[in-house]
Amino acid sequence: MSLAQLQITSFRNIDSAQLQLSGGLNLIYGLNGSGKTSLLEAIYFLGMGRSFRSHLSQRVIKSDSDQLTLFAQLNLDKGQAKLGLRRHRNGDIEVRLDGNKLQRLSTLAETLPIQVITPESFALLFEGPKARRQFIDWGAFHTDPQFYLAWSNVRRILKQRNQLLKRESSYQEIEYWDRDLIRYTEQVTEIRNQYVHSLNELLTGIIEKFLPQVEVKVSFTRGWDSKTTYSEQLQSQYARDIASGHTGSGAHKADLRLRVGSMPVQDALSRGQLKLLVCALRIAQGKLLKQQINKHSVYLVDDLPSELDAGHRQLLLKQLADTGAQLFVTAIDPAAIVDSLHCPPDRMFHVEQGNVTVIEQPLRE
Ligand SMILES: Nc1ncnc2c1ncn2[C@@H]1O[C@H](COP(=O)(O)OP(=O)(O)OP(=O)(O)O)[C@@H](O)[C@H]1O
Repeated sequence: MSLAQLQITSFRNIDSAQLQLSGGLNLIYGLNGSGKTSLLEAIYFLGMGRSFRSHLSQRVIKSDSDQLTLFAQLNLDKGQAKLGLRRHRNGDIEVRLDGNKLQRLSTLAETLPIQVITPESFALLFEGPKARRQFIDWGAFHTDPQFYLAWSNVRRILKQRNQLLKRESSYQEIEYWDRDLIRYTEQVTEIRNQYVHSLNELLTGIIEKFLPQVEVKVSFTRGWDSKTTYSEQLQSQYARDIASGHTGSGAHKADLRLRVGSMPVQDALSRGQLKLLVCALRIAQGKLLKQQINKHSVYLVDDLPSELDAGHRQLLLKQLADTGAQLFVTAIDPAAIVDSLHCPPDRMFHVEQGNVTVIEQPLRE
C-alpha cells in the first residue's frame, strides 16, 4: 500500500499542494513553521479522519477557509484506488473511496494503515496505559477482522454497565449484561494476547539492533487479576464497582508492560534510547502487518534527526527502509538525513510557508 499522488487543499498553512510521491523514501525539509508536520498530518488525516496532534479537527482547517479537502491516488495490493476526504468547519465529514461514500471511518483506517513517529512518540512509554492499548489495538484491528466488533461491543456494554452501577442496580440486574461483557472481553483479550505474542518475536530482533546492551522485556497485561476468570473478577469486585460507579477491571484496563530487568523502561533508559525503543515497536508492527496480511504500512516520521546521533539515525533509516514501506521523513536540514543514507532519497520536497515544491536534483554528489 502506498500513496502515488496527494492533493491537499486548505490544510493548516498549506493552501494548495499537489505531489507526485515515491513508493520509497520521501524526504520533506524546510524551516521551523514551514509546514512539514502539516504535510504528514494531512496524510494521517486522510487515513484516519483525524489529526495526530489535535483532537479538535477544525483546528487543521486553514484559518481562512471553511473546509479542507484531501485526495490521494493509492496503490493497493489489488490495484489502484482513489481516496477523497472533505471536512467542513461545522463538523461534517465526507469520505469517498473510488467514488463510493464510506459510512465508517474504520474502513478508512483499514485501507491506509499508518504508523507515526514524532518527537513526542516516546510519550507512549510515559503516559497512562491508554496509548499503549491503542498501540496493541492498531495491530489487533488490522490483523484480526473480529477485533473491531468485539472491542466495540465491550465498550458499548461497559457504558451500559457503568450507568447501572451509578444507579446502584442489584447484582442480578448487572449480571444480565455481564454475560455478553465476559464473552466479548475474552475475545478481545485473546486477540490482543496473540498479537503481542507474535509482535514480541519480531521485536526482540529489532531491539537487539537498536539497543544491543539492553534486554527489554515486553509483556501483555489483560486488565484483571491473572489468576482469576473475568466472571469471578466481576462478581468479586461488584461492591467496589458500585461504590466507584464504574467497572474497575477488564479489557479497558489492559496494558503493555515494558521493562529492563525489574525496572520500567522509562526509569532505565535515556530519552534517545526510549525514542529508539518506540521506533522499534512501530517498525515491528509494520513488519508484522506485512507478514500476517501482506499489507505495507505508510510511515510518517517527523523530525527524525532530533535526539539521535548519526549512527542511530542511519540504523533507524535502514530499519525503516527494510520494512519495504513508503516513508515520509521530515527534517529541518536535509543533509542530516541525506548523509545517513547509502543512496539519495527517492524524492525530496521543500516546504516554505506552506508551499511545497519538489526538488528535482537530490542534494548528493
Ligand atoms: N489552521 C491553520 N491555518 C493556518 N495556519 C496554521 C493553522 N494551523 C497551524 N498553522 C500554521 O502552520 C504553520 C506550519 O506548522 P508545522 O507544524 O507544519 O511546521 P513545521 O514545518 O513542522 O515546523 P517545525 O520544524 O517547527 O516543527 C505554523 O506556522 C502554524 O502557525
